[in-house]
Amino acid sequence: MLHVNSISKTYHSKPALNDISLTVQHGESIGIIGESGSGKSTLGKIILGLDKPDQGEVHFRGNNLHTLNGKALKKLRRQLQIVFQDSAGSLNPKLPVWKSVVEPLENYPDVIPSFLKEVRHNRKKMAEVLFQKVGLSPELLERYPHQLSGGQKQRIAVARGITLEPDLLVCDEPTSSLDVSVQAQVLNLLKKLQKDLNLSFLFISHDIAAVQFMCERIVVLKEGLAVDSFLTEDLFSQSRHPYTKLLVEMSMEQENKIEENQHFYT
Ligand SMILES: Nc1ncnc2c1ncn2[C@@H]1O[C@H](COP(=O)(O)OP(=O)(O)OP(=O)(O)O)[C@@H](O)[C@H]1O
Repeated sequence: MLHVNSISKTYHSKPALNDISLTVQHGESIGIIGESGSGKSTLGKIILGLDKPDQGEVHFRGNNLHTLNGKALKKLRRQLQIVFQDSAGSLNPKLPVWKSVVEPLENYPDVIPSFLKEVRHNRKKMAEVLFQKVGLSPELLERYPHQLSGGQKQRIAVARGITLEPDLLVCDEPTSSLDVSVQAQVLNLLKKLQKDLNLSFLFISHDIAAVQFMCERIVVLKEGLAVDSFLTEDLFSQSRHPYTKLLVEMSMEQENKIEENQHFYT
């Protein structure tokens, strides 16, 4: 479904991505890990069509994302959505949250997601269905962003991410700003939605435990290079790249999260 072919990107003569290739199949979750500045978000932005590679191509559902324009690009962009760390912060503070949740539909008046067909004539009912999908009580529909907790706001961001029934959700550090127990709830939610909606994920994170939980395959970026790529079950294999081993060690030392958090994940 998504083919990234040898993309490179340089900012101010400094390479951010160097010859990166990867493939995401329908319904598959790929994790991107690496330290700060390794190029993870740049890769996400290029895949979303928000930035252009200097070299290489991104093909999504058979179309070159960076040569399309106009209606064709808009149609394709609908299938690519994002949930990022500060998504919640970008909610309009002056709108009750239900309006923000259905806002993406304003740009796509012809799109009726399959799970909203029965309520297609009523925007608020659509928001209610979306709230249900992300485990939010309908009592929260009329609230404003500042009246919600961090976890609730991130659920709103996830709801906005699925409103247009995309094929691929790019999650860029979707739980980094949340408490550990709330992080686990949001990860469980994302996993459930992936199954229910047959979503693909490009899951970008510092948090190896989260990536391990969410993804079937992992790509490791280091200074813009993909130094390792493997099935998640092989994360602890001796054949891992030394840098991957270092990231795993650092992650375990810092928070000992991989073991400690297992009980949160259902
Ligand atoms: N718009 C931009 N202009 C200039 N340099 C940029 C831009 N976007 C990214 N960079 C640079 O590209 C490199 C990769 O950044 P990127 O944000 O992709 O890394 P990251 O792995 O996502 O980091 P983090 O985990 O801190 O978000 C960094 O050196 C960054 O400073």
